[in-house]
Amino acid sequence: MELTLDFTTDKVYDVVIIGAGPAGSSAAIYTARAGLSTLVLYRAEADGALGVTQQIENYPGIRGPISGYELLKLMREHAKAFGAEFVRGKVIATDLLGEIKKVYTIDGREFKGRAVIIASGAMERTNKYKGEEEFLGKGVSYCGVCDAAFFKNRPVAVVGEDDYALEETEFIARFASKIYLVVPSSRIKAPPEMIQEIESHKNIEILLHHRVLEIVGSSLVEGIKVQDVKTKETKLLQVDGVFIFLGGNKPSVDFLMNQVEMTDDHCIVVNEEMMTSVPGVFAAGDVLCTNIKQAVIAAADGVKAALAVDKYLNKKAKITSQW
Ligand SMILES: Cc1cc2nc3c(=O)[nH]c(=O)nc-3n(C[C@H](O)[C@H](O)[C@H](O)COP(=O)(O)OP(=O)(O)OC[C@H]3O[C@@H](n4cnc5c(N)ncnc54)[C@H](O)[C@@H]3O)c2cc1C
Repeated sequence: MELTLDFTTDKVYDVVIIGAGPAGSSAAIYTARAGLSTLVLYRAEADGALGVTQQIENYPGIRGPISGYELLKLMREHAKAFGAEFVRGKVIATDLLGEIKKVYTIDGREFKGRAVIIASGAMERTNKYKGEEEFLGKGVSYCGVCDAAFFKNRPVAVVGEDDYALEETEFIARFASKIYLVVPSSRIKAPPEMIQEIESHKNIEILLHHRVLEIVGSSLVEGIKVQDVKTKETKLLQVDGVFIFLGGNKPSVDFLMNQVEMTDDHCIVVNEEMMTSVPGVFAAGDVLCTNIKQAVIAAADGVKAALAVDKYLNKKAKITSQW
């Protein structure tokens, strides 16, 4: 389990796809197979709605049961076989209005594309913890790669419960003297081998089924109050930093910085060809808040967006099927 952060490039891709769930991976199969240079950016390996799904048995052609992550790996391998490149990186900002679209990741890298497909799903958090905003940048962080080094030989808490949180925890463990991994649910939603790896670290203490009550401090973070959901016992963990890696059910669109039209609920608005209000920028999957959230529907959306990108870049009169 290693963060891949060394991939930088000046290349202008035909299409940059944000998200490697069923929508983004299926789009990549079609764009790459159409001969378009394709880069897929994604936040973590077993991430997104399908990535955290334990079992799926209704994806056409895959009788299952199979874990969502295993199904995702098949889709990604399929796209890679046609030449799509997959690169880890959490997208935090974009510049979409020009002819060349720019996409920025949290670790400071810039990627360029002539078209962009937004397929980042709908798993953003809606609620914040007490103290979270007050101490943001004063001990509260959402990025291990950016901030872990500030906590060298110091105790921190990580709040999270999936693959993404574990990968970040692994990275932070290179620096922190002690990590309390606070898991709000009763289990960690990640592949067993990843959980075992985290459990093998002597300086990581896992607190399963604990909810965060408050982040406390004076000018900087000094601790985090947590409660055991079963026993109701509360305790104050004395830490200098709190890293939060949790999901919710809001579309992941902060990086769009209001450049494309959205509904009041932050759902991206697209036309019948999956194009947003910005030419060359398309969207697919749960980020559209379709009323039926299913992997096969997200995948089909991704395919429609990919074919529309082909039409847009190759200035075709109409969308053509791929045979
Ligand atoms: C618990 C659960 C069970 C489910 N069970 C089923 C089922 O049995 N059958 C079924 O068909 N569907 C099921 N679904 C629904 C299905 O998983 C979703 O509809 C589908 O995964 C949506 O696909 P997507 O590609 O739009 O988004 P997601 O699968 O959510 O993928 C989003 C992608 O975007 C990336 N991303 C997000 N933000 C960023 C960012 N800032 N920078 C870079 N990358 C980013 C993520 O890393 C991920 O790769 C289930 C969903 C859940 C939550």
